[in-house]
Amino acid sequence: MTNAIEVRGLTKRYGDVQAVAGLDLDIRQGEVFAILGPNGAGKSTTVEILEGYRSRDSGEVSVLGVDPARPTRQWRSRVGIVLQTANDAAELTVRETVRHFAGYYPNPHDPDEVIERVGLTAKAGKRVRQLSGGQRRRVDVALGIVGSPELLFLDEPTTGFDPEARRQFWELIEGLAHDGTTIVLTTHYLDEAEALADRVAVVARGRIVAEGTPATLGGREAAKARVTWADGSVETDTPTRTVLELSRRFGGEVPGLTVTRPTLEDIYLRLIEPSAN
Ligand SMILES: Nc1ncnc2c1ncn2[C@@H]1O[C@H](COP(=O)(O)OP(=O)(O)OP(=O)(O)O)[C@@H](O)[C@H]1O
Repeated sequence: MTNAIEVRGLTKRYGDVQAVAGLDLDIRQGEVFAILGPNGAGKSTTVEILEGYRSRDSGEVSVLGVDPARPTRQWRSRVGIVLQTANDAAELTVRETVRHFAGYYPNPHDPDEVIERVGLTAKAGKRVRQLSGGQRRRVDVALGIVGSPELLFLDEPTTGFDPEARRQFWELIEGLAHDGTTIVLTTHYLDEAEALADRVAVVARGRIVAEGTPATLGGREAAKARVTWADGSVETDTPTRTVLELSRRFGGEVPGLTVTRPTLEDIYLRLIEPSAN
């Protein structure tokens, strides 16, 4: 399978701060890839370099076969971007804004379909200025997808969304992924990464410290299970055996029984501990 993105040995320094410190990354065509990591880890810097909006100090970068340090107009039209901060043409209506942006692209989607897809049909005639924060964010997403990009970058896309809007947004992303769009998203929501991503990478101190599917990241699938009951708790590789023993001891139902494995968040927090790598 072809890679949509290939990065080797990427570095970027701002004065004393080594924001990106030798980062390698492969993102396959058609996959949803989530980049996780604490504040200041180097995620936005990396993504902005991939988008062609920030220069790098060293390393090899290929995005849809092009070096983003030398972007062409044609390449730009294949890449959709949803930035962290909204670029508001606040006096225009939602429909005018989306139509306006559609005009920049050679093969845009129908603006009204895009507005429908982001759930703003009822607000299409409203000025962007009059929308709530979460609704404006949906306008940003609409502008990111109106050019029918092959590759879509989403930087913390659901910050400020209410739970229902997040679920709707997830469905939108699943639909785009289903249509074959490669999607790269940064997020601080581990449940979002788990719901959407085929693979995730954890960035800490400018490097990737772990990479894998949400189910297997950091050895998650092999991690011990915790069996807890009314008056006890153990960590074990063989939770079924533990439950059978408990059942025998209690003569049937085990009071207060739960069996849990580490969540993606548990694994993530372990991975970003300074002592972990
Ligand atoms: N334009 C800049 N000038 C100087 N330092 C910068 C600049 N942009 C980022 N940095 C620094 O580089 C480091 C990485 O920042 P970056 O924004 O890439 O992190 P991030 O992982 O995206 O964080 P967040 O989760 O908070 O968005 C930080 O220490 C930040 O302060």
